Amino acid sequence: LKGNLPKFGVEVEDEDAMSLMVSQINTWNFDLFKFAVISKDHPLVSMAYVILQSERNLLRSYNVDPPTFIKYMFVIEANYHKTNPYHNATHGADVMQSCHVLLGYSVVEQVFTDLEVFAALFASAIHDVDHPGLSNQFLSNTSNELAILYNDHAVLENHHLATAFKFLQEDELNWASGMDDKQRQLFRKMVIDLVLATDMSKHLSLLADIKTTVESSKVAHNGKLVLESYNERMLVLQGIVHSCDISSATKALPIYKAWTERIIEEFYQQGDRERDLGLNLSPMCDRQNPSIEKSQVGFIDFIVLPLWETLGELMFPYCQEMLSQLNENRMYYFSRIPESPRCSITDEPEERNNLISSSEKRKNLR
Ligand SMILES: COc1ccc(C2=NN(C3CCN(c4nc(N)nc5ccccc45)CC3)C(=O)[C@@H]3CC=CC[C@H]23)cc1OC
Ligand SMILES: [Mg+2]
Ligand SMILES: [Zn+2]
Repeated sequence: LKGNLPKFGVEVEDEDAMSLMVSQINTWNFDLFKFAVISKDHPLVSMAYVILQSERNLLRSYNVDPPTFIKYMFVIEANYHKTNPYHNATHGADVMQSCHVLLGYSVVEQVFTDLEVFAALFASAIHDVDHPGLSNQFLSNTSNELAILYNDHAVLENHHLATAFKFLQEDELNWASGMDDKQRQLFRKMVIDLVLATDMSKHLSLLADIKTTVESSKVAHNGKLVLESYNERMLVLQGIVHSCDISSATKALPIYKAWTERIIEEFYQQGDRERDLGLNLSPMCDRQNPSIEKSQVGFIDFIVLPLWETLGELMFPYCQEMLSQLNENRMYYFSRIPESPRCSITDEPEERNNLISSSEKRKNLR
């Protein structure tokens, strides 16, 4: 099945522009939005082929037939919802490319086996496939069939995994047939552990476990991380994939702002449905009471910064550029948090009185 594959896995208009972008594939501020355009809206297929085949030669290492792998990735990409503002194939490609950069740092290079690296990159690529643009909470609150199927536990993450592995069962898509059984079993186990760790409800326990590992982890004299058990290695890989999944705020400001606009629009679309259904609106989902700047500062302070600080300790001296960009981006949104209260007078009488009382207060202070 050795059809001559296009150089980047997909046919592109402008090979030179594509080659120039691919030469930046190991940089943290890679512009995925531009890449999506140049790859003719196949960012995930081309990203997966360039990283796994051209950059890391992992397909050959595991006897993966490239044309079969490409056909599989086209199906995965087609099962990311193009209509999702945020959880679409460009996000999948973004997490995969970010993971590729972190796994390229010498402090972790040669620490993980090829199979572990392959599992982390593949998990990144498929980790949100068939995402409906709605949260686990919403699916449970509305008794969605997925929430019934997965008993309200990691509903989306279980669905992404089942979707990706179900396609692997189809003969003409089964690129893993060249792996031996032991490798295939271990690969599957690792991908499951990695995607389940992208469930935000696991964030605090994952962060606590990584902190424990950072304290105990010895860095050998050659500056490489020393990780003893499978669990320790998986923990660090889970931390890397999860960090890449919430890495937007560590990217160059224009890229970060673009991702923020997308996630907020996706949250607002969920909020519109919650409003129509008479449900309480989830945090950050009310387009009639926007709180974009505050939400970003809160997300950075409570979630993104603690995780990236810990990763920065583990991978020191790497990840420092991410931390400084994160602080710069925090200041951008912090400095734009609007004065409260907002001009829109609320329709709640008591709140209205509060507003008036607070403005009375302000007057008395003058
Ligand atoms: C670019 O900007 C974002 C990108 C992704 C997400 C994502 N957000 N989340 C959750 C995160 C925690 N949230 C908070 N809830 C509550 N009650 N309070 C909070 C207070 C302060 C901060 C967050 C929360 C709920 C949503 C996901 O679950 C997505 C799916 C998987 C990974 C991250 C995604 C958010 C972004 O900006 C806010
Ligand atoms: Mg997800
Ligand atoms: Zn994701």
